[in-house]
Amino acid sequence: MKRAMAWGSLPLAVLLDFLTLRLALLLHPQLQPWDPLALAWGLGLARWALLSLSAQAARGRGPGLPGGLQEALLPLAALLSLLLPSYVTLQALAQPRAPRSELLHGWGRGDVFGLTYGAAGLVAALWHQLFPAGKGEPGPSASLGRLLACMRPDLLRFVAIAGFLVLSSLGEMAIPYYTGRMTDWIVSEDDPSAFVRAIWAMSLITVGSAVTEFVSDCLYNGTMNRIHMRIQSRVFSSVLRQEIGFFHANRTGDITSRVTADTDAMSEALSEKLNLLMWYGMRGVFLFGLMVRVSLRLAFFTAVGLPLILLVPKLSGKFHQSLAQRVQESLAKANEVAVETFQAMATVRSFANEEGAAKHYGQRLQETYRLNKQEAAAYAASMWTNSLSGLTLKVGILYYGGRLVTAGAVSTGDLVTFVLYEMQFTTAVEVLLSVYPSVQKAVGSSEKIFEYMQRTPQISPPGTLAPPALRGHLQVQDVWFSYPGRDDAPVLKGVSLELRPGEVTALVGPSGAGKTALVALLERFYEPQRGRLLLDGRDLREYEHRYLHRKVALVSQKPVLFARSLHENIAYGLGGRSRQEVMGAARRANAHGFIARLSHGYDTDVGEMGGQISGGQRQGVAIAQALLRDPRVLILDDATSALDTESQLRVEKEIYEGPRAGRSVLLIAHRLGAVERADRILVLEDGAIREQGTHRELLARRGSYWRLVQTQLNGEQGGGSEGGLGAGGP
Ligand SMILES: Nc1ncnc2c1ncn2[C@@H]1O[C@H](COP(=O)(O)OP(=O)(O)OP(=O)(O)O)[C@@H](O)[C@H]1O
Repeated sequence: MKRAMAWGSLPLAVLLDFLTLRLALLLHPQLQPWDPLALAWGLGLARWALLSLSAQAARGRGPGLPGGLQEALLPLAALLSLLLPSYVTLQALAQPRAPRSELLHGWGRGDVFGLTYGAAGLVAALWHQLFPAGKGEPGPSASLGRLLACMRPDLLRFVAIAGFLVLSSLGEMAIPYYTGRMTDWIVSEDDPSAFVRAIWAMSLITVGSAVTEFVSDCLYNGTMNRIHMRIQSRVFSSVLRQEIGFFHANRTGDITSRVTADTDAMSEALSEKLNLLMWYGMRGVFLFGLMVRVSLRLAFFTAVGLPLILLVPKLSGKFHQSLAQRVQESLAKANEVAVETFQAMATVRSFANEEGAAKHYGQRLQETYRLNKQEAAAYAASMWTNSLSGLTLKVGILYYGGRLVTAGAVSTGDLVTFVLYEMQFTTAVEVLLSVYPSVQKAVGSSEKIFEYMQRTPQISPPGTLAPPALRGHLQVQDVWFSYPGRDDAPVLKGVSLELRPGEVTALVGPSGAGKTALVALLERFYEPQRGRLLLDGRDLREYEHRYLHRKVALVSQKPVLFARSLHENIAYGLGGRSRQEVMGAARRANAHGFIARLSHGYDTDVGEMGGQISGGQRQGVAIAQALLRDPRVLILDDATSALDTESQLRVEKEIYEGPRAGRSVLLIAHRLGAVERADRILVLEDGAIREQGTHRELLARRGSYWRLVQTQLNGEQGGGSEGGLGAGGP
């Protein structure tokens, strides 16, 4: 039904269009005072509106029309409507004295009307062949828009490039033009100095054209490099804005390749092919303009013939390509037979079927040979039609041009100039047609890049709150959380707790209880599905991003350092910090000792991911990092597990004595000895707080905490590992 409606709207549009033209023709005598040119444009624009609306209606009715044709409807509407005013304008320019109004009469006739639709039909068929509809993937127009938006800051440079391109393209036209002039001179021999003048002019213009082309190329390449850099850094920044879950859901390699390889490939394809597209596009426009100037009739003849001569080789090329593919498939099948035979050689031998196998393979080869012959013939035919169609157009132009020369409508020199222009024009159109799909592909591949660039993080945007004074009072209220994509497995089930300024709150519990998940929420890596996280009574989401992470510092289980100096690592994200400040933080984290012993001290490069220092040293550096921020809330997620006993004690001293300055501390530890002195100990089990109290209270209760302590004591006695329990034991 939809298909019928889509097809039905087209003849209706054609009929309406015809009636509009007839009406305009009828009304023409009444519209005499109007300038025929203005009338032609008025009529053209009205037709355009009418046909575009019908085209939109046909497009909107679903899969009625073949994809390529559907895409071509709007440009076709423009072509049909604006051809008449453009033609009249061009003719008015070429023959200023000719009566313009007559031109309009001709276009109202049924046969001319039929001719325009015939030509448009041909263009539609060509379009359908050259630009078949994409198979379900989104069209590149959206990406093109986004790409152009990225190019906008360089608009002025593009204007300059276009200016140089115009100059250089115009210069290129000099050779055919002066060749024509010289031909005229050779034919008439009336002005000897004209020949020399033509050579001089031609040489100077050609050199000028080469210079402008060079400048334009330099400017273009520089601009494209800037755009590449801009896109790459925007993708990188956009990736950095994403929520942590994004980095878990996507492989690091995939993310990196979008930022680097994909943008590189797109920029390369774009800068190379877009250049050709602009260059040959500009040339094509000028060449056609000059062709029109030399002879309007010959230019019209070329415009009608060109789609034909391009369509034939395209069709024959397609046939050749399909045969080439069949040859490949047939070869693959023959290979399969060979591989199968060699793999089952023992079976072939035991059945004494060597001859049968050879025959089978031979049959396959015969098939390949037959297809090969067909492919060779198709290739020759494709080459033949290629050159023949080009030749046909040239012969046609020469024949028609010859008649125009005989009739005195054009000079011999003009015909030579025209043929030279036409040859360049055909090349330009061929290059444009071959390059356009690559540009489309590059634009299409930018889709993936823009997908990252415009991805909205799945976490609420940070707020703007940044109070000058912060107490560091953190409240977790009835928080429920499950990791993205694991909705059925909540990791935190109604957790409530409070971190008070000046107090150390310890969180203990078995592996997988949800301790790190809670930390991730406090750091805003994720957001809870239910419940609230408040800092000084305000939701964490309200705080400004940098402010929050300076005030709430985390030392994670496995700190990762960057491949730079120890000084830069400790001051990471804080901008320039003096050596004294960095050293002070390192001393408090008990990391100064090992750093001072290194030959380059604080300037030592720690290697990729901090791999050139030990795990314990990394933890020391990470604690120094956090202390340098002088946070109001300090979270240590099993952050001292790899430290030696002396360092652990020093860090514990800092933790328990530091809060006197009013800091809230959340201490997560597996080594329960580290939490004995905490003001409050919370036991988290299976995503819920089971117990809370001081070390003594919890031991006296003989519940989960007591069991954890017992398990650790037994483990130590059995395994003899380090531990700090006992001092406060029952
Ligand atoms: N990125 C993730 N995606 C999905 N599930 C996760 C993810 N990280 C952890 N989990 C799961 O969430 C649960 C809680 O893990 P969490 O790391 O919070 O435990 P934990 O108490 O910190 O353990 P540990 O003491 O060993 O560090 C575990 O069952 C774990 O398998």
